[in-house]
Formats: sequence, C-alpha cells, structure tokens
Amino acid sequence: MVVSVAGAYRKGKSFLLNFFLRYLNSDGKENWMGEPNDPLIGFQWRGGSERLTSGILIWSEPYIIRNNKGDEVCVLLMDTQGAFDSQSTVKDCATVFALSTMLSSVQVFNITGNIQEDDLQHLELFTEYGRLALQTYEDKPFQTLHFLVRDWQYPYQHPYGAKGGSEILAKRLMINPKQHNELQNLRRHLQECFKVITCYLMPHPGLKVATERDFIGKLSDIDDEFKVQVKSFTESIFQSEHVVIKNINGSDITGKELIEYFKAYLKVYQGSDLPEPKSMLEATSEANNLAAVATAKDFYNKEMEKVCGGDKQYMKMEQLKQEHERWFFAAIKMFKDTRKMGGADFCAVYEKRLEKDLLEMYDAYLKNNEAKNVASALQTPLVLVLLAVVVYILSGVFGLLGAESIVRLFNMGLGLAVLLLVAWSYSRYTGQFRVVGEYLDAGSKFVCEHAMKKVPAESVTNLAINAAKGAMTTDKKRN
Ligand SMILES: Nc1nc2c(ncn2[C@@H]2O[C@H](COP(=O)(O)OP(=O)(O)OP(=O)(O)O)[C@@H](O)[C@H]2O)c(=O)[nH]1
Ligand SMILES: [Mg+2]
Repeated sequence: MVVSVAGAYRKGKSFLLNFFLRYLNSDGKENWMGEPNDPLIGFQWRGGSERLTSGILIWSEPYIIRNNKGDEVCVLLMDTQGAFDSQSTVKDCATVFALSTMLSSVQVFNITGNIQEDDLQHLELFTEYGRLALQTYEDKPFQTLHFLVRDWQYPYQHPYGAKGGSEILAKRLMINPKQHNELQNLRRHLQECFKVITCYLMPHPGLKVATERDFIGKLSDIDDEFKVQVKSFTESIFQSEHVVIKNINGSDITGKELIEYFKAYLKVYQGSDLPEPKSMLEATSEANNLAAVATAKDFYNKEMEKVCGGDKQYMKMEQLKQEHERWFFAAIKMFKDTRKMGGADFCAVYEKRLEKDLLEMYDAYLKNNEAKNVASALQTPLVLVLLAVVVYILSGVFGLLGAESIVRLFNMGLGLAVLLLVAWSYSRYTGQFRVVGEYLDAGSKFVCEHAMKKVPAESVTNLAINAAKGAMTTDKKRN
C-alpha cells in the first residue's frame, strides 16, 4: 500500500504525513498521537511562505499492517513537491502529481478551504497526464483518491470529517444534464480515473500552527478539534477495511516490482513521446492561433481553387504568381485581423507557420498548373519523335553518301528512340514502371532546357557533316 499526499505547496502535506508516521510507529497503541510537548518529526516540514519539499520522497522504513483478510501488507509513505510554486512549470507540477498518483494506491489530494472548480480542473489535467503515460490500463487506472479539505470553515453546513466530506463531494461531483458539457466531462473523467473517491473535511489547526515561527508541532499548541480529526482521518486511512494494496493492471504489486514500475514511468516522462502540459492561457492561445491559421489557409485555398483548381484550364505562370500574391497577402491579413490571445511574439510564430504553409500550397498549385500544360505533357514524346525524325533523315543522308557504318549506327539510334517512345507510352498509360517514365521526362526536360538552347543550329550541322566526311573516308579505305 502506497499512501501519497499531493497538492499545492505550503499546505501542510509533510506535516500531515508525520502524523501517519506516528501512527505507524505506535504498534497499535490507543494513545498513538503522543505526548503534548513532543515535537513533530519525520518528513521535513516548516512554517513560512517558501516551498520546502522537492521531488518525490518515500519514507525509508516500510511498515507492516493487516488488511481485512488478515494478510500482512507493507505500507510506504510518499511525500511530494507542492504544486504551483513560482519555480515549477506546469509540466513539473503535472509530472510530480501524475507520478505520485500512478505509484500510490491511496492519493490524498490536499486542498484548502473548499473543493473549487479550479482544484478539479488541475486534478483532471494531472491525472490525464498520468493516464497518458500508462500504455495499457483497466477501465479505471487509479485506485483511491481522498480529497482532504484543510481549514474547513463551514461546519455548521457540513460537519468536519468523513460525513461532511461525503456530503460536499456528492454536491461537487454531481453530474446533471443542465450543466455545461465541460463541467460534465470533467466530472466523468475523474470518476473514470479513480476506483474510489472520498472527501474529508479538516478544521483549522489554530493560529499557533499557522502563524507562529517557533511552532515545532507540539500537540499542546494545536487546536483540539484538529487533533480529533487528524486522529480519526489517520486511523481511517490505515483501518483494515480501507487498506488498498497497490494494484497495476489487475495484479497486486510487491515492493520490488514497485521500483521497476517507478523506473519505467520515469523513463516515459523523460522521453519525448508525451505532449507537454500547458498552462490554461498557453493552451488557449495556441488553440486560438491554430484556428486562425486554419481559417486563413482555408480562405487561400478556396480563392486559388476558383482561379486554378483541378477543373480549370492551364494558366500562364506569371498570371498564377500574381493571383498567389494577391490571396497570400489577403490570407495573412485575415490572420492578423483575427482576435487572438497570447500577444504579438506568440502570434508571430504562427504567422510564420502560416506563411510557410501557404507557400507549400502555392507550390502544389504550380505543379498542378504545369501538369495541365499540353506542351509540357507532350514534351517527352515530341522530343523522342523529333529525335527519331532527325536520326532517320541523317541515316538517309549518310545512306546517299554511302557511309554504311554511320547508317547502321543511326538505324540503331532510330530503333532506340522508337523503343523509348513505346516504353514511355506504356508507363504513362498503364501506370507501371513509373520510374522509367519519370527518367525519360527528366531527360527530355533537360534536353529542352539545355541542349536546344545552348548548342547553336549550325554547329550541329557542321558536326554532322564532319562526322559524315570522316565516315566516308573510313568506308572508302575499307573498300
Ligand atoms: N492553515 C493550516 N496550516 C497548516 C495545516 N497543517 C499544517 N499547517 C502549517 O503549514 C505550514 C507548512 O507545512 P508543510 O507540511 O511544510 O507544508 P507542505 O505542504 O509540505 O509544503 P511544501 O513542502 O513546501 O509543499 C506549517 O507551518 C504547518 O504548521 C492546516 O491544516 N492548516
Ligand atoms: Mg512538504
């Protein structure tokens, strides 16, 4: 059984755990609360406004108690770093809370004053972060959750202790169809995460506890009502019927296994697979900005579709560029004009992302437009046919001149050109051997772009005549 106490910083978590320690150390003595002047020792605690506990601490001594079946159960106590101090990020707080919830069988959620909606929202965020790290889990991944409400001020409405606690809990977790969906979902989420949820209302411990610098935890300085309730709460946690053995995926866990789970869970949180929990403002700003980016992209897309969508004719590249610029700047303006949270710097990141996305879309439109160009679609067969015609003419010319070897060479070239044309057509119309088609397209594009432009027509003719002369002399010599 692992009992953890978690919640906001400076709210008496470590202080409470030391009463648990006293109880467990007392060997079942009736008067386990101790002498009136004994200082409270164990987990480090102190007054003041600055945070104390950091990380997750497990008391070095395990205790043995019995459950209602009479089995011996080992108890471990876990103290945790308080949430919401000025040094911890949302991720730090969520990780500590999630880890302690995943590793404990009894989680005491220590809150002050009342069960407020923001307490529930934080609990939801933190437990969801825990649930996310568990790859497989049963329907309810966590075991017992106790809301421990400190400094309860309304005992005339709901009495201190478990009874008042269950009354207030029923009110706070009640789901009714008139509630907003958000509130209903939160409550459902919590019910789905924990097998048992209870609440305990604790009185204020008295001004000496809360405000005196020299308070060292003496019982004589603590209000009687608080002592009564701490005693009853502690005893109820370890009462044999309430002993909860740590269970993961249906099996009870031993101390040794717990360490292995601890290591495995830590690894999950050290990895980069989990999303980063964010503050409410950050998450909302991100959602605002993402929505504005999506709307602006949608707008650009719709306008460009009207101009050069799939069912539109090929248009001149220059004109397409002009249309792109027009709608690109309109989309950016639309993004800028949308009201968003997060401030200028935050929004600038999303504006950059929008610009990048729009340019990628433009690139796709360019390619699509290019594909509609008949000339470019027929470029490869035209080049190949031209090649075949040129080779055919040259072979005829060389035939007249009697240069048989050159003619043979050109005939082979002619055969090759026809073969390539057949291969290209086959690949284009059947969709098979697409690599062949792509290579031929790239080759003909290269020829069109470079060879045709750079090599002047006369030099090609001269080259052909010189080659013919050379071939004739070799043929004559051979004859
Ligand atoms: N008002 C009030 N103060 C309490 C209660 N219990 C303990 N304290 C006082 O709260 C102060 C902080 O106690 P800690 O146990 O160190 O608090 P913590 O929650 O562990 O704090 P961190 O480790 O910093 O997160 C001490 O001065 C306690 O005397 C309580 O029920 N109500
Ligand atoms: Mg502490």
